[in-house]
Amino acid sequence: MKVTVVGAGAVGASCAEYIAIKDFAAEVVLLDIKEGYAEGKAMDLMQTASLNGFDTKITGVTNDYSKTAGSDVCVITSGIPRKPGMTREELIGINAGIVKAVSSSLIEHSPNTIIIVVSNPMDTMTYLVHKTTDLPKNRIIGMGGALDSARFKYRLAEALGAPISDVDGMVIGGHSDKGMVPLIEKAARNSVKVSEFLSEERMDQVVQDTKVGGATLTGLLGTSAWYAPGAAVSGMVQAIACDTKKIFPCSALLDGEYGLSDLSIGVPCVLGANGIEQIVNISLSDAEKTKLAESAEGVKKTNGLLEL
Ligand SMILES: NC(=O)c1ccc[n+]([C@@H]2O[C@H](COP(=O)([O-])OP(=O)(O)OC[C@H]3O[C@@H](n4cnc5c(N)ncnc54)[C@H](O)[C@@H]3O)[C@@H](O)[C@H]2O)c1
Ligand SMILES: O=C(O)C[C@H](O)C(=O)O
Repeated sequence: MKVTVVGAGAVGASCAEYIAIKDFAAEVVLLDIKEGYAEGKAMDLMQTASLNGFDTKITGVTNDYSKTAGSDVCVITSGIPRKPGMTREELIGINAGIVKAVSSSLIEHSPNTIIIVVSNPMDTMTYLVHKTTDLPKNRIIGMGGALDSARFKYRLAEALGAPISDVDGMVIGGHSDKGMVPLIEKAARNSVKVSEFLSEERMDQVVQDTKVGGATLTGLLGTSAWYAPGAAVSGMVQAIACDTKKIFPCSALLDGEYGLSDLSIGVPCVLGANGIEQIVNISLSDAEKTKLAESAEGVKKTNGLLEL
């Protein structure tokens, strides 16, 4: 398994590190436009190999796509992150051009690859890759829900005073401060609905804290987060590499599923060797359906800003 990660910045390097530590890929190529940057990150990471006990070979290249040839999975993290007070949507002007050019260069050298889009605004960047390349729709996947669900579980565990391993929950919808739909009615502690333990008010707080998870970290860090995003991507790459058929909420191109079409938005997906192998149609309550429809409207509005 060969994986390329474009963008050797905070998220790209974290992603490469987690993939290497999990030791399921033969090779990770880090590519960045900044001269020597990916080479430096790759060398630093390789010097952790004997300490962390992995055999994955990480190499770094400056904008040389020939070195990415034959990649099974390509992750796009290139682009600018937001600063405190900004929304992800405000990044579209710069990131759309970067994501379009990068995806085209990747496919030129790895025509059968699976692309995971991370750059923000992620659902719209994923839609852009669908619209501007010929890759089949199961091979273009946006990462957002895996991260948002991990943040949801963190907040649920905090509210419940429970270990995170005892908690289950999923976030669907757009990867935006307003558009996320944490499925609180379905969230559970060891198969018991969390409503058995938490007041309505506390559950509302968990939902709100989850939705602004990225903004909260951006406020604290001065730029957006990288550890949990990198770990979330590495989990998705592992599911593809090892053909695990695990369910992750992913930004997938919809064609009627959930009553939605012509957009990419977060829904539960089975991930395996062929990328998105199934979009899982879970039953939603009327309130959940309304929130997902509102979220889709927001994503479509941002998609409307693309020059296609
Ligand atoms: N989807 C998510 O859940 C999620 C999570 C975290 C971050 N993000 C997004 O990921 C992106 C990267 O965030 P970051 O914190 O790693 O930023 P960063 O600034 O640390 O890294 C971005 C890297 O991209 C490189 N780059 C820019 N243009 C390039 C090009 N044309 N080709 C190759 N490399 C290029 C830059 O040189 C830089 O090293 C941002 O858009 C951020 O909003 C998304
Ligand atoms: O919050 C951001 O801008 C980055 C990312 O989408 C995140 O959720 O951490």
